[in-house]
Order: sequence, then structure tokens, then C-alpha cells
Amino acid sequence: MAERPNSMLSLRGLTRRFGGLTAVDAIDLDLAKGELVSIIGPNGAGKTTLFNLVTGLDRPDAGTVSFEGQDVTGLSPERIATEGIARTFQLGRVFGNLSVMDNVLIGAHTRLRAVKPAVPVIGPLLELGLALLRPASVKAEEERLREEMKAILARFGERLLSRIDQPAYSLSYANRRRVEIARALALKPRLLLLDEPTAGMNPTETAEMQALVAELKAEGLTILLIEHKLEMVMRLSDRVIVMDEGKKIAEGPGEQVRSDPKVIEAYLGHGLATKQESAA
Ligand SMILES: Nc1ncnc2c1ncn2[C@@H]1O[C@H](COP(=O)(O)OP(=O)(O)OP(=O)(O)O)[C@@H](O)[C@H]1O
Repeated sequence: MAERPNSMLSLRGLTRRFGGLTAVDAIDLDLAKGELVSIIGPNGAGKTTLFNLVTGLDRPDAGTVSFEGQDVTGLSPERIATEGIARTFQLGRVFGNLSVMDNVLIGAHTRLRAVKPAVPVIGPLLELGLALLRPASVKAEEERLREEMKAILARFGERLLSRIDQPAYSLSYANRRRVEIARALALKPRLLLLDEPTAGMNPTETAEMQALVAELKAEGLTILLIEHKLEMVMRLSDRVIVMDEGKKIAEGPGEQVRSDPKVIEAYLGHGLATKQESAA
């Protein structure tokens, strides 16, 4: 299958096997700039493994990942991040002992490393020299970065701003998930992968998260979303992809895939109707 000309992310034949199990089975996917595509499917369908393959956390046994026309298959997570792809994790990952601000600054530093001169030995020395010689400008740069991070944290109202110096471990679960998203945004990604951003959230928190994702989409960010809450998927997605046992079994507008007999069968077959309903 040829790559679509306006495709930002293109997966071709992406495959990952664990022993006898094919967790991701020859997946083709195209994501255009500004699109929001959701991936749904029963537990164990291969959604998170697919995210791991795109973000360099795991390597495919076959197939390719290309981003903005460049082959990024098998690159390290750091390289993928500096290319402009950020992600969040299903169970949320923050540095518990770091403050909210420092957690978010990590995202910004990953981005800034990407624009530093690519001279491996001279680079850091030069950097140190400049830091010693021009402390005022370095301080100003640090201050500018902090202001930028505050603007990102302000997307969550006072929820994170009022806790900016608190260690992440002291935050509620929902706030830790928000910090993770803020850190991903600090990377200024062109593609954002969200793995169940509302998992474990109550209806109010879920509605807030949905509004944030809608806002990011309206700003033109390209988003790949794994989500079990079907109502949210239906509201936000330009297109929905359904996976089951590693394979893509359906793709199209939300309403179309929701009524697809193959999709209903996959969910019922895995006894997941209850999880879906309670989550929706
Ligand atoms: N590192 C691994 N080693 C062995 N098997 C794995 C590994 N990672 C995932 N799997 C298996 O691959 C399959 C797909 O898992 P994956 O987590 O990608 O599914 P998922 O669709 O994200 O499910 P969920 O909705 O529960 O998060 C599962 O059967 C899982 O047990």
C-alpha cells in the first residue's frame, strides 16, 4: 500500500510478535496533519504495543513507521521525541520526587536538546562556557522557559498552577495524569499520542480532559488517541480504527464502525461490553 501524499504518520505492515502471539499484525495506518484518529478495541488488542512501536519504546519485527516523510522505524524514544512525537502512558508516568514544574521542564529540555549544535564533544563544553560567561542571559532563558511552562500548566486552570512546586507524588491521580500531558505538550510536538488519558477519571475529570483534547485538536495538533470511553471517541474523532487480536478489523467514521457487526462481535467475544458501558 503506497503512502498517502498528505500523510503525517504512515505505518505500513507494522508487526510485533511476542513468542507465538502476534500483538500487532501487519497494521497499515495513515494520519493526516490536524487529524484526530482514535484506536479502540478490546483489552489485549495491541493498541499500546502499536504506540510503543511508533514511539521507539519497542521495535517492530516487520514493517515501517514514517513521520513527515522520514523513516523513523526503530529509532530510540529520545530521537522520536525530538522529531516531534510526544506520548503519554496508559498508567501515567511522572517523576514522583520532582516538582510539577520540573516534570514539565523535562519535556522542554528534550525539545531544546534537539536544536542544540550537533557537535558531540565541543557542544557541551561550549554550553558550559557560555553558561559561566553569560549567567544573566542563561537566567533570562530559564525564566522565559518557566513562563512558557506556566502557560502550558494554565491549560488545566488552577489544578496544577497552584501546585507548581509540589512533588508529583503528592498529587491526586488525575493531576499526575495532567502533569504527564503538560510534559508532552512542553515538547511542542507535532504529533501527540494519548494512551487512555481518562482512565480512572470521574465524569467531571473526563469531561475536562475531553475539552482539553478538543482544544488541542482545534489548535491544529495531530492526535492519535487510545480510549475506551466510546462517547468521547465519537465526539472527538475524525476517524476511528478498531483493532482486535493485533489486526485492524474496521476503520471509518465513528458511527459507522460502532454499528459494524465485526466490531460488535469483537467486543462481545471478549466480554468487554460491560467495561465499555460502564466507561462510557
Ligand atoms: N512485552 C510483552 N511481552 C509479551 N507479551 C506482551 C508484551 N506486551 C504486550 N504483550 C501482549 O500483547 C498483546 C497486546 O497487548 P497491548 O497491551 O498492546 O493491548 P491493548 O490493546 O493496549 O490492551 P488494553 O486495552 O488492555 O491496554 C496482549 O496479549 C499482551 O499480553
